Amino acid sequence: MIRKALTIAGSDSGGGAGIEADLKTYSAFGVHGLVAITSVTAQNTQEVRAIHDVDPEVVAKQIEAVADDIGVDAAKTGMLSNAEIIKAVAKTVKKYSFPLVVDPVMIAKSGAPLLREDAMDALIEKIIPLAKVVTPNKPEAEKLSGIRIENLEDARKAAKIIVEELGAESAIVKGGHLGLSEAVDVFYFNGEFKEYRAPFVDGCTHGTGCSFSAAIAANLAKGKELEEAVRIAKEFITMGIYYGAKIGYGHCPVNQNAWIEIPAEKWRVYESLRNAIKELVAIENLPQYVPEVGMNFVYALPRLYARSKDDVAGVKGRIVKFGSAVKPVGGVEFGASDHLARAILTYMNFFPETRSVLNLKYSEELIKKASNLGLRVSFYDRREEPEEIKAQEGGTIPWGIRTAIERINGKPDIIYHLGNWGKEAMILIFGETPQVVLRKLKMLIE
Ligand SMILES: Nc1ncnc2c1ncn2[C@@H]1O[C@H](COP(=O)(O)OP(=O)(O)OP(=O)(O)O)[C@@H](O)[C@H]1O
Ligand SMILES: Cc1ncc(COP(=O)(O)O)c(N)n1
Repeated sequence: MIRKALTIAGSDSGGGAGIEADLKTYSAFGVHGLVAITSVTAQNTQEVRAIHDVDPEVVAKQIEAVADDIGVDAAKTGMLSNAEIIKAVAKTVKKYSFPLVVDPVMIAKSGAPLLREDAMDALIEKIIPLAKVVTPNKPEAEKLSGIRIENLEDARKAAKIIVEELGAESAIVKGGHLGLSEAVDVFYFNGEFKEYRAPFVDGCTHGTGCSFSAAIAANLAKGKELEEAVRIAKEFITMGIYYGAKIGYGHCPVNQNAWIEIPAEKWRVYESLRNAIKELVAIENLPQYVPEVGMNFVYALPRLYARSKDDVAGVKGRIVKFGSAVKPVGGVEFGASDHLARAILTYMNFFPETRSVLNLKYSEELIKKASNLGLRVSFYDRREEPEEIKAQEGGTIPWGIRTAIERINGKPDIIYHLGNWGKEAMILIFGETPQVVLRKLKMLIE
């Protein structure tokens, strides 16, 4: 069985906000998305160039068409544009009993008005009283409540007014515009206040309000209690902002896919690396190439999601010589590698598709063989490391990888360094996937 959630909102041709953001959010939560388009906007990350409102009757018909046949488990409203559309939406949703999340969209992040000035009264009178929850940002909450909001205390007052005076069942005054160090949303429900907090992140915020309210609707559609739906929506939006892709020249859009893509990619990385390690340890003459400090084999998440060592999987405790064989000390884990994680993260800044690397004990013979086989080889010399980088904790490897790539002005299959006092000489083999790294390794040592 699949749950169905409806969005009654405007279309954003840039795919960042509106209907498009809502549908992506519904998909991320495994809910079937239904739409009633209120307005078509010609929009990108910088501006709204045109707005064409849909006939209010056609808006109503869209809602009826899907509600009568498919059924609606929960719905949200976004851009409603004008008073006639607002009245048509209110009249139509009243005929059904699904919970309604109202995102009182008024102005786009780029500054364009998305609700006519003369439609404010209709929004307050007709739509707000139908809401299970209203999700205004600071300026929207100010308009609805009629009070200025400067701090959390004001946000609480506004939320209470929206519920007790305007008739919504609950309200969340969002903290995206409050200028605090945390993004704090104030929730008023059943006569009680609750706060949802997340670190303020430097990311992509076009479509945050749309995606947040859609996430609440999706979770209500799945049968979650309201407070739980809001908690999940908050986690979802924080992730979506943090992992937003920097597209366009204006406000880049939230990445709703992060919610499902990260866990899915983690599983792919984990599976692929585990299989490659099984193959690796079966290579007969491998022990002689294991460095004194041990070997590791790592695989990073796709570039958009690879931000720190915790986004790189490796072998816990490394791979070591064990009698006449080699043995992984622990299992494959994210965050298990430090050195190789830094190496691959730096390499990926140049070549995002190359996500895997393995280290071998240095031998001059292997380097010669690699060149003869047509592999591209580069190196760095720790003695050339600038003093200011030496002073920086963890700076050597990124500097070295950068230096080696710049040296050949291309994409090396292999980067080696000859070591220094207390640092063992090492060969690193890079590839798009662990399987590609294994193939290069086998060419070299078999
Ligand atoms: N930079 C940020 N870091 C973390 N959370 C944020 C950030 N900006 C907004 N949020 C959160 O995102 C959600 C949406 O809030 P926001 O106030 O941005 O909505 P909005 O202004 O209605 O969005 P939109 O402009 O897309 O309509 C809230 O939970 C808010 O706390
Ligand atoms: C169709 C439509 N609906 C809603 C928004 C608000 O989103 P944002 O404030 O992030 O621009 C928008 N820009 N366009």
